[in-house]
Amino acid sequence: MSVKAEWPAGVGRLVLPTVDSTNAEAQRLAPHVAGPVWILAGEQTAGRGRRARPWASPRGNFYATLLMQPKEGADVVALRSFAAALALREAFVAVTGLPDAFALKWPNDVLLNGGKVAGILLESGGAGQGVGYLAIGIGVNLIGAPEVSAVEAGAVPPVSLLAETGVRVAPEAFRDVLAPAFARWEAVLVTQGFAPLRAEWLAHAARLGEVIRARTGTLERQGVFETIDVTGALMLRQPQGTIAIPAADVFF
Ligand SMILES: O=C(O)CCCC[C@@H]1SC[C@@H]2NC(=O)N[C@@H]21
Repeated sequence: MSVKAEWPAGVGRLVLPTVDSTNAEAQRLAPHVAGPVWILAGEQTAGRGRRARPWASPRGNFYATLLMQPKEGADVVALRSFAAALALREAFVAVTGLPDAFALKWPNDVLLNGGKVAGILLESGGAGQGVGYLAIGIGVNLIGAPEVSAVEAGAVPPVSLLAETGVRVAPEAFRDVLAPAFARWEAVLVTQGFAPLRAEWLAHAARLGEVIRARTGTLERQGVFETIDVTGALMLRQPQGTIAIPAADVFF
């Protein structure tokens, strides 16, 4: 793997051999840093996924959080999950040279040959009005993936980059491709808004135009995945009409 890209100006780097969770570390660090910083860990002892699921974090895979201090309100801040997904896809394509192998699953997973290779967990907090800090946590199955039996029934199977493509990338090398890619999408979001990200995300969306199931709590709705709207919500066409779903787990 020899993909060179400039590290983004003004962005810090922190590497920890082991940590409970890079998102938890970002939360602890937030009051003490003024600018963005990538926190990378060799392993996590309490990695967390969306909806409070554990995220198995043995050495060799990628566990990182970008801690940042966004200026906008919560709605715009949340759109960074799309910037992160697009950056992840670009990083994967850069290290593998396989543009057609990767797809984006709403709201923020990256699929490789139809299996989940990466997940994103956004967390925010801070005192006062607005969003004090944003932690964009990213987990990538670089060399290994959990057993299918370890994930929710019906979820897409986890896969690793190594097993699917034969490409072996070290976590720091992957970070050095991902961080510049994220910085580019961050700049587009800040200067041009969500529209270019939305268009690019839709160009790589998994199961667009197909029947999917969206589960929110105990409510499961089936319909055609029409698009995402200008807020990033999933637009699901049902016999009664199209509904906007701001948050859900999607099953194929
Ligand atoms: O459920 C998901 O798909 C999101 C998984 C996010 C995992 C990453 S690993 C780095 C960061 N630290 C955590 O504890 N979680 C995120």
